[in-house]
Amino acid sequence: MVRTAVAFSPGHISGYFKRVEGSGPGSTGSVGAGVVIDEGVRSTVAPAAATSVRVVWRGRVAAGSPPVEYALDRLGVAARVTTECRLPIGAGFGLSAAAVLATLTAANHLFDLGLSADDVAARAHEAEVVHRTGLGDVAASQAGGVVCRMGPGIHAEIIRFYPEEPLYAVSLGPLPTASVLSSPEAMARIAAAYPDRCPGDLTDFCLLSRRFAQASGLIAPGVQRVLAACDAAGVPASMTMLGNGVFACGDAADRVLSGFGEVERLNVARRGAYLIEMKP
Ligand SMILES: Nc1ncnc2c1ncn2[C@@H]1O[C@H](COP(=O)(O)OP(=O)(O)OP(=O)(O)O)[C@@H](O)[C@H]1O
Ligand SMILES: CC(C)(CO)[C@@H](O)C(=O)[O-]
Repeated sequence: MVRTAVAFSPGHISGYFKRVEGSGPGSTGSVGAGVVIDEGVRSTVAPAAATSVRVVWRGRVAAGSPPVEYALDRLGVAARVTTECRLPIGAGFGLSAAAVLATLTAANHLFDLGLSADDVAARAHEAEVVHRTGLGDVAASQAGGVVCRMGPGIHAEIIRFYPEEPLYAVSLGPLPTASVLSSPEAMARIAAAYPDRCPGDLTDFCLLSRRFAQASGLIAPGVQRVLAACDAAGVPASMTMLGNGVFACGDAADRVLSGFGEVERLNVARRGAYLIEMKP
């Protein structure tokens, strides 16, 4: 039997953020607030002569993942990787970061690399920044909670709290993160819209995120329609950054969002990436 390691990383919904440019990938990232969610990516890793990645989403298979391949290359290992997720990719659930974190967590055990959790996160963060697939998702998903990141990168001061209430989300389709992160105009509008404080609770997170989304000019017409329905029902809601989707909190959120697609009920994650098992 081939030796394999399986690990999981939670995803992350970013509510508001501002890019911070550093001298290299380690000090480049974002400040902002988001929610680490109990759904994410499970990665199964086995040694191989050359690296290959299969991305499985609800039974559909796609090949290749540049950030995951890059992170394994930089470690000097080659592996056959299968990532599996239930949430849609590119919809603002931070799944690229979760895929890299889960894969590196598994590879660390599989190849006995002796990396600390910090080393794993630092390498995952570098892969995300280099590929423009995320700025703050790895920093968030290295542990759980509603997070407020006060600096860029994985060593920044991060405030976390752990509400019991769920968050609801609906996805209207993908929005490639790199297309927004590569636009200087979008980055300038985002910086001007940034609310310079941390959320006090989950409702406050939704309200601050909404103010940011509106002022940033990032909201697509489809997302605006869902937000208008949430407003009419008094449901605090905003856009999943960076995806074509909406998250909302409160008891009526599920009912309002169900008019627009399949509603995901997401709990706040209690922890970051972890090894599930080694076989044999
Ligand atoms: N589940 C996954 N497994 C492996 N690679 C992934 C996965 N999700 C995303 N990626 C990689 O990240 C790249 C960019 O994804 P993108 O940033 O659009 O998705 P995302 O991380 O789900 O979305 P977001 O960052 O908006 O939350 C994809 O082309 C793919 O290479
Ligand atoms: C840039 C981003 C919104 C992409 O998901 C996220 O990484 C963040 O909050 O920095």
